[in-house]
Amino acid sequence: MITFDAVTKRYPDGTVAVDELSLDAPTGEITVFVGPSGCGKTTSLRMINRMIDATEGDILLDGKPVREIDPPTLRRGIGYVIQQAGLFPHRKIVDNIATVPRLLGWDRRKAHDRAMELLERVGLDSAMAERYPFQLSGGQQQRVGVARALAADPPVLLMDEPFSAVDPIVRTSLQDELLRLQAELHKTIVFVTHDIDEAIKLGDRVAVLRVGGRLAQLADPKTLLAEPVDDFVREFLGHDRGIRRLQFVSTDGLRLRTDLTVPEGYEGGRSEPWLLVVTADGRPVGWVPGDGRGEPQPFGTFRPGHDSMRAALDATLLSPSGCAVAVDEDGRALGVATREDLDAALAATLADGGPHASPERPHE
Ligand SMILES: Nc1ncnc2c1ncn2[C@@H]1O[C@H](COP(=O)(O)OP(=O)(O)OP(=O)(O)O)[C@@H](O)[C@H]1O
Repeated sequence: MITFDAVTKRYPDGTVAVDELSLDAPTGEITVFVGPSGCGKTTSLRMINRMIDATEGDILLDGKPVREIDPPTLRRGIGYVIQQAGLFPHRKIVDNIATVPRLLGWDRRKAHDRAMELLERVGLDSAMAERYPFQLSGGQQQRVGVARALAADPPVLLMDEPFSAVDPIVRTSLQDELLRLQAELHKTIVFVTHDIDEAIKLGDRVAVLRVGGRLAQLADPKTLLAEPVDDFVREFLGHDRGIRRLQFVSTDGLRLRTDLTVPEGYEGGRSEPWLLVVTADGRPVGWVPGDGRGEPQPFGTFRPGHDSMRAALDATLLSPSGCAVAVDEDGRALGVATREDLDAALAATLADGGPHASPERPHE
Protein backbone atom coordinates (compact mmCIF):
# COMPACT_ATOMS: atom_id res chain seq x y z
CA MET A 1 0.00 0.00 0.00
CA ILE A 2 1.19 3.49 -0.85
CA THR A 3 -0.07 6.21 1.47
CA PHE A 4 0.06 9.95 0.87
CA ASP A 5 -0.19 11.64 4.25
CA ALA A 6 -0.78 15.39 3.91
CA VAL A 7 1.87 15.66 1.19
CA THR A 8 2.77 19.10 -0.11
CA LYS A 9 5.27 19.98 -2.81
CA ARG A 10 6.39 23.55 -3.12
CA TYR A 11 8.92 24.18 -5.89
CA PRO A 12 11.76 26.65 -5.19
CA ASP A 13 9.96 29.36 -7.21
CA GLY A 14 7.02 29.12 -4.83
CA THR A 15 4.70 27.07 -7.07
CA VAL A 16 2.56 24.78 -4.96
CA ALA A 17 2.26 21.75 -7.23
CA VAL A 18 0.69 19.44 -4.63
CA ASP A 19 -1.21 20.68 -1.64
CA GLU A 20 -1.82 18.49 1.42
CA LEU A 21 -2.60 15.42 -0.60
CA SER A 22 -3.84 12.48 1.46
CA LEU A 23 -4.90 9.20 -0.09
CA ASP A 24 -4.14 5.49 -0.22
CA ALA A 25 -3.16 3.48 -3.27
CA PRO A 26 -4.01 -0.06 -2.11
CA THR A 27 -1.77 -3.05 -2.75
CA GLY A 28 -2.59 -5.00 -5.90
CA GLU A 29 -4.85 -2.30 -7.30
CA ILE A 30 -4.63 0.34 -10.01
CA THR A 31 -5.00 3.86 -8.62
CA VAL A 32 -5.30 6.51 -11.31
CA PHE A 33 -4.39 10.17 -10.86
CA VAL A 34 -6.39 12.21 -13.34
CA GLY A 35 -6.93 15.92 -13.78
CA PRO A 36 -6.25 18.90 -16.01
CA SER A 37 -2.78 19.94 -17.13
CA GLY A 38 -0.64 21.28 -14.30
CA CYS A 39 -2.72 19.80 -11.48
CA GLY A 40 0.29 18.02 -10.00
CA LYS A 41 -0.14 14.46 -11.26
CA THR A 42 3.44 13.93 -12.38
CA THR A 43 4.83 15.64 -9.30
CA SER A 44 2.74 13.36 -7.07
CA LEU A 45 3.88 10.26 -8.92
CA ARG A 46 7.56 11.20 -8.84
CA MET A 47 7.47 11.82 -5.12
CA ILE A 48 6.70 8.11 -4.65
CA ASN A 49 10.08 6.99 -6.04
CA ARG A 50 11.81 10.16 -4.80
CA MET A 51 12.65 11.59 -8.19
CA ILE A 52 11.12 14.59 -6.43
CA ASP A 53 11.12 14.98 -2.66
CA ALA A 54 8.03 16.19 -0.82
CA THR A 55 8.28 19.52 1.01
CA GLU A 56 5.88 18.53 3.77
CA GLY A 57 4.03 15.39 4.76
CA ASP A 58 4.96 11.78 4.17
CA ILE A 59 4.61 9.13 1.53
CA LEU A 60 4.59 5.68 3.07
CA LEU A 61 5.34 2.46 1.27
CA ASP A 62 3.81 -0.38 3.26
CA GLY A 63 3.97 1.88 6.31
CA LYS A 64 7.57 3.03 5.89
CA PRO A 65 8.24 6.66 4.94
CA VAL A 66 10.00 6.75 1.56
CA ARG A 67 12.24 9.59 2.79
CA GLU A 68 13.89 7.02 5.07
CA ILE A 69 14.72 4.72 2.15
CA ASP A 70 17.67 5.67 -0.02
CA PRO A 71 16.52 6.30 -3.61
CA PRO A 72 18.41 3.44 -5.35
CA THR A 73 17.03 0.89 -2.87
CA LEU A 74 13.57 2.39 -3.13
CA ARG A 75 13.59 2.29 -6.93
CA ARG A 76 14.62 -1.35 -7.03
CA GLY A 77 11.11 -2.19 -5.91
CA ILE A 78 9.39 0.31 -8.18
CA GLY A 79 9.00 -0.03 -11.95
CA TYR A 80 8.58 3.22 -13.86
CA VAL A 81 7.00 3.69 -17.28
CA ILE A 82 6.83 7.04 -19.05
CA GLN A 83 5.33 8.51 -22.18
CA GLN A 84 7.16 7.47 -25.37
CA ALA A 85 8.73 4.63 -23.41
CA GLY A 86 12.07 6.36 -22.81
CA LEU A 87 14.07 3.41 -24.12
CA PHE A 88 17.84 3.58 -24.46
CA PRO A 89 18.25 4.22 -28.21
CA HIS A 90 21.61 2.48 -28.59
CA ARG A 91 20.64 -0.69 -26.78
CA LYS A 92 18.87 -3.62 -28.38
CA ILE A 93 15.34 -4.32 -27.16
CA VAL A 94 16.45 -7.36 -25.19
CA ASP A 95 19.14 -5.31 -23.45
CA ASN A 96 16.72 -2.50 -22.74
CA ILE A 97 14.40 -4.93 -20.96
CA ALA A 98 17.29 -6.56 -19.10
CA THR A 99 18.62 -3.21 -17.80
CA VAL A 100 17.42 -3.42 -14.21
CA PRO A 101 18.14 -7.13 -13.70
CA ARG A 102 21.69 -6.50 -14.92
CA LEU A 103 22.03 -3.54 -12.55
CA LEU A 104 20.86 -5.84 -9.79
CA GLY A 105 23.71 -8.19 -10.64
CA TRP A 106 21.83 -10.99 -12.39
CA ASP A 107 24.12 -12.95 -14.69
CA ARG A 108 23.80 -12.30 -18.42
CA ARG A 109 22.01 -15.59 -19.20
CA LYS A 110 19.37 -15.17 -16.51
CA ALA A 111 18.71 -11.51 -17.40
CA HIS A 112 18.44 -12.45 -21.07
CA ASP A 113 15.98 -15.27 -20.37
CA ARG A 114 13.89 -12.98 -18.21
CA ALA A 115 13.85 -10.33 -20.95
CA MET A 116 12.72 -12.88 -23.54
CA GLU A 117 9.97 -14.09 -21.22
CA LEU A 118 8.73 -10.54 -20.72
CA LEU A 119 8.84 -9.74 -24.41
CA GLU A 120 6.37 -12.55 -24.94
CA ARG A 121 4.30 -11.50 -21.92
CA VAL A 122 3.69 -8.04 -23.34
CA GLY A 123 2.65 -9.52 -26.67
CA LEU A 124 5.76 -8.95 -28.77
CA ASP A 125 7.42 -11.40 -31.13
CA SER A 126 10.77 -12.75 -29.95
CA ALA A 127 12.25 -11.57 -33.27
CA MET A 128 11.98 -8.01 -31.89
CA ALA A 129 14.63 -8.78 -29.29
CA GLU A 130 17.55 -8.01 -31.56
CA ARG A 131 16.14 -4.75 -32.91
CA TYR A 132 16.86 -1.24 -31.72
CA PRO A 133 14.07 1.04 -30.43
CA PHE A 134 13.90 3.11 -33.62
CA GLN A 135 13.00 -0.07 -35.52
CA LEU A 136 9.76 -0.46 -33.50
CA SER A 137 6.44 1.36 -33.76
CA GLY A 138 5.39 3.70 -30.96
CA GLY A 139 2.99 1.10 -29.58
CA GLN A 140 5.64 -1.62 -29.63
CA GLN A 141 8.09 0.68 -27.86
CA GLN A 142 5.50 1.31 -25.17
CA ARG A 143 5.12 -2.45 -24.68
CA VAL A 144 8.90 -2.71 -24.30
CA GLY A 145 8.70 0.11 -21.74
CA VAL A 146 6.21 -1.92 -19.72
CA ALA A 147 8.34 -5.06 -20.07
CA ARG A 148 11.41 -3.16 -18.88
CA ALA A 149 9.56 -1.83 -15.85
CA LEU A 150 8.41 -5.34 -14.96
CA ALA A 151 11.77 -7.03 -15.52
CA ALA A 152 12.91 -7.26 -11.90
CA ASP A 153 9.35 -8.07 -10.78
CA PRO A 154 8.88 -4.97 -8.63
CA PRO A 155 5.74 -4.94 -6.47
CA VAL A 156 4.99 -1.33 -7.43
CA LEU A 157 4.60 0.17 -10.90
CA LEU A 158 4.42 3.90 -11.59
CA MET A 159 3.05 4.82 -15.02
CA ASP A 160 3.12 8.42 -16.22
CA GLU A 161 0.87 8.93 -19.27
CA PRO A 162 2.38 5.78 -20.74
CA PHE A 163 -0.09 5.44 -23.61
CA SER A 164 -0.58 9.10 -24.54
CA ALA A 165 1.69 9.21 -27.55
CA VAL A 166 0.03 6.46 -29.59
CA ASP A 167 -3.09 6.46 -31.76
CA PRO A 168 -6.46 5.54 -30.22
CA ILE A 169 -6.56 1.97 -31.55
CA VAL A 170 -3.07 1.10 -30.31
CA ARG A 171 -3.90 2.86 -27.09
CA THR A 172 -6.97 0.68 -26.54
CA SER A 173 -4.95 -2.47 -27.12
CA LEU A 174 -2.20 -1.31 -24.72
CA GLN A 175 -4.84 -0.60 -22.07
CA ASP A 176 -6.38 -4.05 -22.58
CA GLU A 177 -2.93 -5.59 -22.37
CA LEU A 178 -2.19 -3.80 -19.11
CA LEU A 179 -5.44 -5.05 -17.59
CA ARG A 180 -4.68 -8.58 -18.76
CA LEU A 181 -1.19 -8.42 -17.22
CA GLN A 182 -2.53 -6.91 -14.03
CA ALA A 183 -5.07 -9.72 -13.66
CA GLU A 184 -2.06 -12.09 -13.52
CA LEU A 185 0.47 -9.97 -11.67
CA HIS A 186 -1.54 -7.93 -9.12
CA LYS A 187 0.97 -5.09 -8.94
CA THR A 188 0.34 -1.95 -6.95
CA ILE A 189 0.01 0.51 -9.82
CA VAL A 190 -0.24 4.27 -9.76
CA PHE A 191 -1.19 5.50 -13.20
CA VAL A 192 -1.22 9.13 -14.33
CA THR A 193 -3.40 10.31 -17.20
CA HIS A 194 -5.31 13.42 -18.26
CA ASP A 195 -7.85 11.24 -20.08
CA ILE A 196 -10.92 10.51 -17.97
CA ASP A 197 -11.98 7.60 -20.19
CA GLU A 198 -8.62 5.95 -19.65
CA ALA A 199 -8.94 6.59 -15.91
CA ILE A 200 -12.37 4.98 -15.79
CA LYS A 201 -11.32 2.01 -17.84
CA LEU A 202 -8.15 1.22 -15.91
CA GLY A 203 -8.72 2.46 -12.39
CA ASP A 204 -9.87 0.40 -9.45
CA ARG A 205 -9.83 3.81 -7.83
CA VAL A 206 -9.63 7.20 -9.49
CA ALA A 207 -8.24 10.30 -7.80
CA VAL A 208 -9.42 13.46 -9.54
CA LEU A 209 -7.02 16.35 -8.85
CA ARG A 210 -7.66 20.02 -9.43
CA VAL A 211 -5.06 22.63 -10.32
CA GLY A 212 -3.05 23.50 -7.25
CA GLY A 213 -2.62 19.81 -6.50
CA ARG A 214 -5.71 19.37 -4.36
CA LEU A 215 -7.69 16.18 -4.30
CA ALA A 216 -11.19 16.81 -5.64
CA GLN A 217 -12.54 13.26 -5.34
CA LEU A 218 -11.27 9.74 -4.78
CA ALA A 219 -13.68 7.00 -5.73
CA ASP A 220 -14.12 3.84 -7.76
CA PRO A 221 -15.18 4.62 -11.35
CA LYS A 222 -18.81 3.64 -10.86
CA THR A 223 -19.25 5.92 -7.88
CA LEU A 224 -17.36 8.71 -9.59
CA LEU A 225 -19.70 8.65 -12.59
CA ALA A 226 -22.81 8.30 -10.46
CA GLU A 227 -21.96 10.78 -7.72
CA PRO A 228 -19.45 13.47 -8.67
CA VAL A 229 -18.90 15.60 -5.57
CA ASP A 230 -18.98 19.01 -7.22
CA ASP A 231 -19.21 20.96 -10.47
CA PHE A 232 -15.49 20.66 -11.18
CA VAL A 233 -15.61 16.86 -11.12
CA ARG A 234 -18.94 16.81 -12.97
CA GLU A 235 -17.50 18.94 -15.76
CA PHE A 236 -14.31 16.96 -15.88
CA LEU A 237 -16.31 13.75 -16.31
CA GLY A 238 -17.98 15.25 -19.39
CA HIS A 239 -21.46 15.58 -20.75
CA ASP A 240 -21.94 11.92 -21.64
CA ARG A 241 -21.54 10.82 -18.03
CA GLY A 242 -25.02 9.28 -18.08
CA ILE A 243 -24.22 7.07 -21.06
CA ARG A 244 -20.87 6.11 -19.59
CA ARG A 245 -22.51 5.00 -16.38
CA LEU A 246 -24.11 2.25 -18.44
CA GLN A 247 -20.66 0.62 -18.65
CA PHE A 248 -21.29 -0.52 -15.12
CA VAL A 249 -24.76 -1.93 -15.66
CA SER A 250 -24.75 -5.65 -16.35
CA THR A 251 -26.71 -7.23 -19.20
CA ASP A 252 -27.18 -10.34 -17.09
CA GLY A 253 -30.83 -11.27 -16.95
CA LEU A 254 -31.83 -9.03 -19.83
CA ARG A 255 -34.90 -10.50 -21.57
CA LEU A 256 -33.96 -12.05 -24.94
CA ARG A 257 -36.53 -12.83 -27.60
CA THR A 258 -35.91 -15.94 -29.64
CA ASP A 259 -38.97 -15.58 -31.84
CA LEU A 260 -37.52 -12.88 -34.09
CA THR A 261 -35.06 -15.02 -36.04
CA VAL A 262 -35.62 -16.65 -39.43
CA PRO A 263 -33.43 -18.97 -41.52
CA GLU A 264 -31.55 -17.92 -44.64
CA GLY A 265 -33.84 -17.96 -47.66
CA TYR A 266 -36.78 -16.49 -45.72
CA GLU A 267 -39.26 -15.10 -48.25
CA GLY A 268 -41.70 -13.18 -46.09
CA GLY A 269 -44.98 -14.06 -44.44
CA ARG A 270 -44.39 -12.77 -40.90
CA SER A 271 -46.01 -9.61 -39.58
CA GLU A 272 -43.06 -8.23 -37.52
CA PRO A 273 -41.41 -5.15 -39.07
CA TRP A 274 -37.89 -6.67 -38.83
CA LEU A 275 -36.55 -10.21 -38.49
CA LEU A 276 -33.00 -11.44 -37.97
CA VAL A 277 -31.70 -13.89 -40.56
CA VAL A 278 -29.39 -16.54 -39.08
CA THR A 279 -27.35 -19.29 -40.75
CA ALA A 280 -28.04 -22.97 -40.12
CA ASP A 281 -25.38 -22.94 -37.37
CA GLY A 282 -26.92 -19.90 -35.71
CA ARG A 283 -24.75 -17.02 -36.93
CA PRO A 284 -26.50 -13.71 -37.54
CA VAL A 285 -26.56 -12.54 -41.17
CA GLY A 286 -28.61 -9.36 -40.94
CA TRP A 287 -32.04 -7.83 -40.47
CA VAL A 288 -34.69 -8.15 -43.18
CA PRO A 289 -38.13 -6.53 -43.29
CA GLY A 290 -41.04 -8.82 -42.39
CA ASP A 291 -41.92 -9.17 -46.07
CA GLY A 292 -38.48 -10.70 -46.69
CA ARG A 293 -37.59 -8.20 -49.41
CA GLY A 294 -34.17 -6.63 -49.89
CA GLU A 295 -30.65 -7.35 -48.74
CA PRO A 296 -29.99 -8.15 -45.07
CA GLN A 297 -29.23 -4.95 -43.15
CA PRO A 298 -26.45 -4.32 -40.57
CA PHE A 299 -26.78 -5.56 -37.01
CA GLY A 300 -25.01 -4.91 -33.71
CA THR A 301 -24.14 -7.58 -31.17
CA PHE A 302 -23.35 -7.90 -27.46
CA ARG A 303 -22.54 -10.81 -25.15
CA PRO A 304 -25.05 -11.03 -22.29
CA GLY A 305 -23.39 -11.05 -18.89
CA HIS A 306 -20.03 -10.22 -20.46
CA ASP A 307 -20.73 -6.90 -22.17
CA SER A 308 -22.30 -3.95 -20.41
CA MET A 309 -25.61 -2.25 -21.04
CA ARG A 310 -23.68 0.45 -22.88
CA ALA A 311 -22.56 -2.12 -25.46
CA ALA A 312 -26.12 -3.45 -25.76
CA LEU A 313 -27.52 0.03 -26.27
CA ASP A 314 -24.82 0.75 -28.83
CA ALA A 315 -25.81 -2.45 -30.66
CA THR A 316 -29.42 -1.26 -30.93
CA LEU A 317 -28.23 1.94 -32.59
CA LEU A 318 -26.34 0.02 -35.27
CA SER A 319 -29.34 -1.75 -36.74
CA PRO A 320 -32.51 -0.54 -38.49
CA SER A 321 -34.63 -2.75 -36.22
CA GLY A 322 -33.53 -0.94 -33.04
CA CYS A 323 -32.75 -4.35 -31.53
CA ALA A 324 -29.45 -5.72 -30.22
CA VAL A 325 -28.39 -9.22 -31.18
CA ALA A 326 -27.22 -11.28 -28.21
CA VAL A 327 -24.40 -13.66 -29.17
CA ASP A 328 -22.37 -16.29 -27.35
CA GLU A 329 -18.58 -16.27 -27.27
CA ASP A 330 -18.47 -18.02 -30.64
CA GLY A 331 -20.66 -15.36 -32.23
CA ARG A 332 -23.81 -17.48 -32.43
CA ALA A 333 -27.11 -15.71 -31.89
CA LEU A 334 -28.74 -16.38 -28.53
CA GLY A 335 -31.69 -14.08 -29.13
CA VAL A 336 -32.60 -10.46 -29.58
CA ALA A 337 -33.00 -7.64 -27.03
CA THR A 338 -35.47 -4.99 -28.03
CA ARG A 339 -35.07 -1.33 -27.11
CA GLU A 340 -38.17 -1.69 -24.90
CA ASP A 341 -36.55 -4.53 -22.98
CA LEU A 342 -33.40 -2.46 -22.52
CA ASP A 343 -35.48 0.47 -21.30
CA ALA A 344 -37.30 -1.77 -18.83
CA ALA A 345 -34.03 -3.24 -17.51
CA LEU A 346 -32.50 0.23 -17.13
CA ALA A 347 -35.58 1.57 -15.37
CA ALA A 348 -35.40 -1.35 -12.93
CA THR A 349 -31.68 -0.70 -12.29
CA LEU A 350 -32.22 2.99 -11.70
CA ALA A 351 -35.12 2.22 -9.36
CA ASP A 352 -32.65 0.01 -7.45
CA GLY A 353 -30.55 3.07 -6.69
CA GLY A 354 -28.43 3.26 -9.81
CA PRO A 355 -25.81 1.12 -11.41
CA HIS A 356 -23.96 0.43 -8.18
CA ALA A 357 -25.65 -2.94 -8.09
CA SER A 358 -23.47 -4.44 -10.81
CA PRO A 359 -20.04 -5.76 -9.90
CA GLU A 360 -18.99 -5.63 -13.54
CA ARG A 361 -16.06 -3.57 -14.73
CA PRO A 362 -16.23 -2.26 -18.26
CA HIS A 363 -13.24 -4.21 -19.49
CA GLU A 364 -14.34 -7.57 -18.20
N1 LIG B 1 10.63 22.10 -11.47
C1 LIG B 1 9.57 22.89 -11.34
N2 LIG B 1 9.67 24.14 -10.86
C2 LIG B 1 8.60 24.94 -10.70
N3 LIG B 1 7.33 24.55 -10.99
C3 LIG B 1 7.17 23.30 -11.46
C4 LIG B 1 8.25 22.40 -11.66
N4 LIG B 1 7.77 21.24 -12.15
C5 LIG B 1 6.43 21.39 -12.25
N5 LIG B 1 6.07 22.64 -11.82
C6 LIG B 1 4.72 23.19 -11.74
O1 LIG B 1 3.97 22.40 -10.84
C7 LIG B 1 2.63 22.26 -11.29
C8 LIG B 1 2.30 20.78 -11.41
O2 LIG B 1 3.09 20.20 -12.45
P1 LIG B 1 2.96 18.67 -12.84
O3 LIG B 1 3.93 18.40 -13.95
O4 LIG B 1 3.04 17.84 -11.64
O5 LIG B 1 1.47 18.64 -13.41
P2 LIG B 1 0.70 17.56 -14.27
O6 LIG B 1 -0.65 17.46 -13.68
O7 LIG B 1 1.51 16.32 -14.37
O8 LIG B 1 0.62 18.29 -15.68
P3 LIG B 1 0.53 17.71 -17.18
O9 LIG B 1 -0.73 16.93 -17.30
O10 LIG B 1 0.51 18.97 -18.01
O11 LIG B 1 1.77 16.89 -17.38
C9 LIG B 1 2.52 23.03 -12.58
O12 LIG B 1 2.03 24.30 -12.30
C10 LIG B 1 3.97 23.11 -13.05
O13 LIG B 1 4.19 24.27 -13.84
